[in-house]
Amino acid sequence: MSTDVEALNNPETLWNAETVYRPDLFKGKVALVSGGGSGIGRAVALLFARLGATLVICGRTAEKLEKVAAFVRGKGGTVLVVPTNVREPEQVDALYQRIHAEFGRLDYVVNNAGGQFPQNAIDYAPKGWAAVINNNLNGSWYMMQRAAQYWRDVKTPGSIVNIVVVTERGMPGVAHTVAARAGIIGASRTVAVEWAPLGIRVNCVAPGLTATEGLEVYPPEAQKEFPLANPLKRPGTPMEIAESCIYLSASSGSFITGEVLTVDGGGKLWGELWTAGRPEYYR
Ligand SMILES: CCCCC/C=C/C(=O)SCCNC(=O)CCNC(=O)[C@H](O)C(C)(C)COP(=O)(O)OP(=O)(O)OC[C@H]1O[C@@H](n2cnc3c(N)ncnc32)[C@H](O)[C@@H]1OP(=O)(O)O
Ligand SMILES: NC(=O)C1=CN([C@@H]2O[C@H](COP(=O)(O)OP(=O)(O)OC[C@H]3O[C@@H](n4cnc5c(N)ncnc54)[C@H](OP(=O)(O)O)[C@@H]3O)[C@@H](O)[C@H]2O)C=CC1
Repeated sequence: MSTDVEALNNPETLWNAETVYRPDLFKGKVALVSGGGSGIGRAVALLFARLGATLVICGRTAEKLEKVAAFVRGKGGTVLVVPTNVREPEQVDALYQRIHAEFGRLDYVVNNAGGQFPQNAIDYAPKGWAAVINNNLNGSWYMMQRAAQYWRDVKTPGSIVNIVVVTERGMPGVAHTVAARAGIIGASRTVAVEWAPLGIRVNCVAPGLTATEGLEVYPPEAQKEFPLANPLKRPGTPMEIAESCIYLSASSGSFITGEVLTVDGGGKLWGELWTAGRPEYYR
């Protein structure tokens, strides 16, 4: 792929990138972004901070989070780093308690932490299937359920955006993650109704192929064909995904709940994504 992944993920570039949103959009608000230390999560976190939000970022690796936090603090922003494994409900609970202790409020959650490995489904080991389900279905669920409990208890409204994948046509090589994310989409549609009386909106963003360092886990033969993923013949940028998360979180999304916003350059309509390489049969 000829796309300059490093440049598109550079914090300074992201901070200065053009945005349609006004600088003080989130003044006085608190936003939590999981997986905020890299890729899409970092782009979302930086955009929230740029637009005036107090930022909370979590993920498993403290160093990555601290780097993002140092950058935002250097720009005058306020950031809380809480290293958290979203697969561990006790850690998720501690995260929300910490946010309440520090700021006494929370307004937005972007539930972005996740990942998988490419392999033909027929070869998945039970441990591999379980790891991906645990990360992307259970972990995402713990994060969204705990957010809802928080807002119910403090009696304030809130918005959740779950980052998923495009599930409509499946995705060869990552059946485990498609299964997990379809579960989150189904749960989101369901709780969008259950939690509406609490003033909680729940939506999903489904990015298509997006230029982040996370793509390095895909084999070179798969990467070579990435431009065939959609009619625009390019990967999306982390900034494009970040702006869609802001759209759903801010008042622009106030009448939207239970929805999946697909941001994939039309990949749902045309394109192929063989994440573990194209099998001979389909050549
Ligand atoms: C191409 C476009 C696709 C569009 C859709 C999505 C794109 C993206 O999401 S981009 C990138 C996002 N980031 C990542 O995916 C991060 C990288 N992935 C991971 O960190 C892992 O996949 C993880 C989620 C499985 C990590 O969980 P963890 O519990 O740490 O897993 P372990 O490394 O301990 O492995 C557990 C178990 O899983 C099996 N396994 C892991 N890696 C592979 C592999 N490369 N191939 C086959 N099987 C794998 C294996 O069974 C492991 O057990 P052991 O063999 O005992 O280690
Ligand atoms: N890039 C793409 O083409 C697409 C990406 N996505 C999804 O978007 C999200 C972000 O991916 P992307 O930015 O590309 O890749 P990254 O690998 O850069 O981002 C994944 C982030 O999630 C964090 N994370 C993973 N597992 C856990 C966990 N158990 N607990 C807490 N944090 C965790 C990682 O941090 P750490 O390892 O330190 O915990 C990392 O910061 C993922 O859910 C991904 O599957 C969806 C469609 C397409």
